[in-house]
Amino acid sequence: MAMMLCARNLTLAGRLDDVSLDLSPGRVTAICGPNGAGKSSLVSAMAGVLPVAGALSLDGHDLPAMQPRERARLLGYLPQGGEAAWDVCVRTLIELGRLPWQAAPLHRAHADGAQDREAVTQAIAAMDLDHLIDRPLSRLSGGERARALLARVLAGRPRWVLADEPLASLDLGHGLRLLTALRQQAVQGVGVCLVLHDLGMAMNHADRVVVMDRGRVVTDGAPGDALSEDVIAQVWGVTGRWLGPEGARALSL
Ligand SMILES: Nc1ncnc2c1ncn2[C@@H]1O[C@H](COP(=O)(O)OP(=O)(O)OP(=O)(O)O)[C@@H](O)[C@H]1O
Repeated sequence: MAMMLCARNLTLAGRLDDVSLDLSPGRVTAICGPNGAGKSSLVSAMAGVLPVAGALSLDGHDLPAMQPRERARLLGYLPQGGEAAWDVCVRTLIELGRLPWQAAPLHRAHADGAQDREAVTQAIAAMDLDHLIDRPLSRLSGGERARALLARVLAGRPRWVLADEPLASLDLGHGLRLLTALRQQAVQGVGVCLVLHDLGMAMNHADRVVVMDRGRVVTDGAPGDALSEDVIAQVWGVTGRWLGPEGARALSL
């Protein structure tokens, strides 16, 4: 059975107002909406980080009841503007992504075994971090740090990746690279759910777009429908026109 991520009637006063959503794996879903719409609240609730009223399940299992380690194996979460707790080097940070898979996580902080090494190596390559692996996090640029934090999530090889504005501090090339890496994950059956502010990126790279406003889902569907010019006018209060062919659209304001 597909590993569906299901949210039912998620509610948190002032932040989420009865949000229900079924997300399918193997697809890239973008969550869009203006500041304060509830995007981060929704994604952190789905990641199990923000307690809310309502129900959440993964593959039919109640998410809040799951052991944290089991949940960490299944679901990788990249918070908005994420910071690392310690000033370790990039390689160590990424190896920490393997922790949920280790038999005695408190005793073995280093990646061990062929599978761990392969997952770490792939994550380093996917985020273009080979030349930075020995650098302490405190000596990285904001975008480099963001890539390292995402590489840690990828190293855990979760079945779901939830990322809150992963493109926020990335340059154009690394932003595209990140989307390509996440698309590869989706092709391999991973569920990908991203908060995106860049509507062009959502339009061209997502399979499905969920638009939120004031704690509620306003539209949900194929990017062209969910992000129509009418919706953009209504939700963002901006008059824009989509130009260019499908898959390479740009919003002209
Ligand atoms: N810790 C908090 N306590 C109380 N209210 C909060 C808290 N964090 C956010 N909010 C409020 O909840 C609402 C939704 O916030 P949320 O961060 O989910 O929005 P968002 O869509 O992710 O916004 P942005 O695009 O600005 O990141 C906003 O009205 C915000 O002011």
